[in-house]
Amino acid sequence: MDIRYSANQKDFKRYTTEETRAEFLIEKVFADDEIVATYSHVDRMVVFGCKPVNEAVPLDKGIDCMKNFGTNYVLERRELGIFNLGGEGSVEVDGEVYNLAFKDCLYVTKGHKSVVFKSKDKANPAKFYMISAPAHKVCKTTFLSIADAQKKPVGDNSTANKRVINQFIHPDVLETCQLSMGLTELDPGNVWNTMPAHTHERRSEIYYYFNIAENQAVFHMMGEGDQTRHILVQNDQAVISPSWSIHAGCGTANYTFIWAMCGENLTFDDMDHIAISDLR
Ligand SMILES: O=C[C@H](O)[C@@H](O)CC(=O)C(=O)O
Ligand SMILES: [Zn+2]
Repeated sequence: MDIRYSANQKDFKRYTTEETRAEFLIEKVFADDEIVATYSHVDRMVVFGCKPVNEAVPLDKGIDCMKNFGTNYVLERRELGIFNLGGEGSVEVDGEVYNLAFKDCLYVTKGHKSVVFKSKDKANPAKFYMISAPAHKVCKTTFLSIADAQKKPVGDNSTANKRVINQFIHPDVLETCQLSMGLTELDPGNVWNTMPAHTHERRSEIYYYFNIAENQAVFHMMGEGDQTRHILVQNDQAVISPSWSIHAGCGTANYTFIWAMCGENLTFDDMDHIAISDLR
C-alpha cells in the first residue's frame, strides 16, 4: 500500500515538480486483477482501484488489514464509495450482487466483511474507482445510477467551464458518515473545472481525472489561493487536495472527473471562494 503523509502549506511553497508529484499525485490507480491502494493521512481517505480481468478480486487482495487499518477487515470501521468507469461488472457485498455499468455508483456502508469485484467480459473489463473514509455508524448500502444523482449544471461556454456536477454520495441523496462523492462532466469544448476556485477548511478532497483523450492532459491547480502551483495529470490519475489547497483544473481538451470529500462536515456548499483576481 502506498502511504502518503500530510504535507503543510508552508513547506509546499518550496516543493519541486518531483516533490509535488510524489506527495499529491496518484499516478497508477489500476493494475489487472489487483487492488491498488493509496492511503492518505489527509483525513485518512484511501483510494482503491480494481480492474478485474481474469478472476474475481476481493477488496482486501494483497492488503494486510491489521497492519494498515488495525482492524480485522477493511470496512470494519470504514465506508466505501465505488464508481465503475469501465465495462460492465459486479460487486458482491456479503453475498448480495450489484451490477454496475459505466458511471454507476455503489455506496457500501461500514461493517460489510466481504466485497468482491468481477468483470462481465474480460475483453472490456470493469474499472472500479473507490474512495474509503473512516465511519462511525452503519448507514444503508445503496446502488445509484447517474439518473439518481442530483444534477448541478454550472459554468458557461464563454468561460470554457460548462459542466454538470452529478452529486451521487451527497446528503440530499443518501446518508453517509463522512464521505461525499460525485462525477463532474465537462461539455465538449469546455476545459475548466472549479474556477472560480475554492478551499474548504473543514474537508479535504481527491480528484480523479478520466475520459482524457490520447495526447491530451489536465493542468491541475493546487496550493493556497495566493501561492498556486500546477500538476500535470494524465488520464486515469488522481490528485490529493488537502484542506488548504485549491483544486481546479484546465484541460487541453474536455474530460470527466470524480471528486470525493471527507472531513468535519458534509455541507457541500461550506466553501471559501477565491476571486480570480485574488489568485497568484
Ligand atoms: O467541493 C466541491 C468540489 O470541489 C467539486 O464538486 C467541484 C466540481 O466538481 C466542479 O466545480 O466542477
Ligand atoms: Zn472542493
